[in-house]
Amino acid sequence: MNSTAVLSVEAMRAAEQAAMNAGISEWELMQRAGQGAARWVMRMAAGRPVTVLCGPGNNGGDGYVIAGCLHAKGYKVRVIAPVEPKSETARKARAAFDGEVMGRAALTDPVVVDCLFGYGLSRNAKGEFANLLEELAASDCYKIAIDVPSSVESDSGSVLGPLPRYNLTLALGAWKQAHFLMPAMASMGALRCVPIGLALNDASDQSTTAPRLTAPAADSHKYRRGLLAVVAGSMPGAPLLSAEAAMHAGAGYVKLVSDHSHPDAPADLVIEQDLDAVLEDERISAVLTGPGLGRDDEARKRLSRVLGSGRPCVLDADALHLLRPDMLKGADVTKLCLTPHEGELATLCESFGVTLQSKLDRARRLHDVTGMTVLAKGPDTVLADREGMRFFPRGSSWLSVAGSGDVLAGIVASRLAVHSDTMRACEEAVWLHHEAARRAAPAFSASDLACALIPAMASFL
Ligand SMILES: NC(=O)C1=CN([C@@H]2O[C@H](COP(=O)(O)OP(=O)(O)OC[C@H]3O[C@@H](n4cnc5c(N)ncnc54)[C@H](O)[C@@H]3O)[C@@H](O)[C@H]2O)[C@@H](O)CC1
Ligand SMILES: [K+]
Repeated sequence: MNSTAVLSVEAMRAAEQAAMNAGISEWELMQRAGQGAARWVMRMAAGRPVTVLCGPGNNGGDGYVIAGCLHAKGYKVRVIAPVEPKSETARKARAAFDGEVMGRAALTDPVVVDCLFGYGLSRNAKGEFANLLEELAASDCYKIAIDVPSSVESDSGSVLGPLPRYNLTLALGAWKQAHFLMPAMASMGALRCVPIGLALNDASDQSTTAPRLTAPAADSHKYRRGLLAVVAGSMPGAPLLSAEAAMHAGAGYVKLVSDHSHPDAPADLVIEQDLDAVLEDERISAVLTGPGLGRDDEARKRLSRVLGSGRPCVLDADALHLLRPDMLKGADVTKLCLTPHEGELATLCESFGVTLQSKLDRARRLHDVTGMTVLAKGPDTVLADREGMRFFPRGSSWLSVAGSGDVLAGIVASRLAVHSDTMRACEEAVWLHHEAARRAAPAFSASDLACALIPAMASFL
């Protein structure tokens, strides 16, 4: 079975070294990778001629193994290699391939397999490598990237050269971080992982799989299912949207704490004004604040009261701009969940002294320095928590709509009200958000998205 482990380059090299220490040679690992990838290539090529682009490292070595497998099966296959292989194992793979190898040729075959660089890409692809990648980008052939697309930096997902749009990307041995990060992720097409027998059980960073939700217990009542308070502020629309989403994501009872009149609120949403009275209710199992909270003194006071309540909390939007380290004194940070988008993540990093650049590093460090669960949302949402990083498959690009984040915060809070586990709540929420988008697509509004949560919930029961 495929592992869900997601490895940095350093962790990948360590896993491969551990396999070699256990007696599996690099040559054997390359055979497993190349043969496994070749099975996918043949499935996609279905008899059509194939060109394999081979680079100087072991990714190129994989390419020679793939070409050899295709050759042995009677495929018309040729290798284009702008340089001779440099690593010993790749040289051995090159020597073992007895088909056609060219330094340069036009990309005329209907299927092209890109093995120029894997996780060893260390600088911008230039010269003949860049020319080949540009030509590949312009071609309408079926494109398969081996391990990672050759201009993609494996740890950050940043792009160091011309980036074709691939139909299929075959991760070798384990997922790399770039498989879940933008901008790289958008170019990879379908993603599959080819196992090569690495021991990955200790990996802390994982890709997530669809959650299993459960129906309320047979003897449940509304409080036992979870009572959520959504604490509004100066603007009425956003917290109402969060509350409506929360009503469809599992909590038994959602209260909106707001001074606004909310004429459009559904009849079954309870609206109260007295924040202190609501927070004193022993039955409150989670609180959400931030959407529409505002950023003035009154908003800061409301946030402090929410944090002082000691309840599991989701902080989003304005709350993330107001949050300061001193507000967390005495708080049980393991009950707190932050749901920043890129801009809010930058603000939080400033407030908490995190100076790293990439979204992944920032989210990880923000969790490490604060202890809070950090769900850094966006087209490449990542979750940082006590057990490590969690990654998600690509969601619908139609989620880029106003109010989408308010809906997500409402879902996280609803799930938190159900079971009080911040990390699990975030994982479930991202999947529910994606599934609601899939069901509401294409051009939905945020309130359509909140409604589509009802059938989305059914997908995970
Ligand atoms: N190490 C192992 O045990 C295994 C490795 N495998 C393959 O090996 C790959 C990693 O191999 P390598 O570490 O050799 O790395 P790569 O094959 O990704 O490439 C590294 C080589 O390219 C050069 N290079 C990097 N960036 C360049 C640029 N922009 N322009 C020109 N040259 C550049 C480097 O100097 C080095 O010679 C994986 O992605 C995977 O495909 C698989 O065969 C499975 C087993
Ligand atoms: K590649």
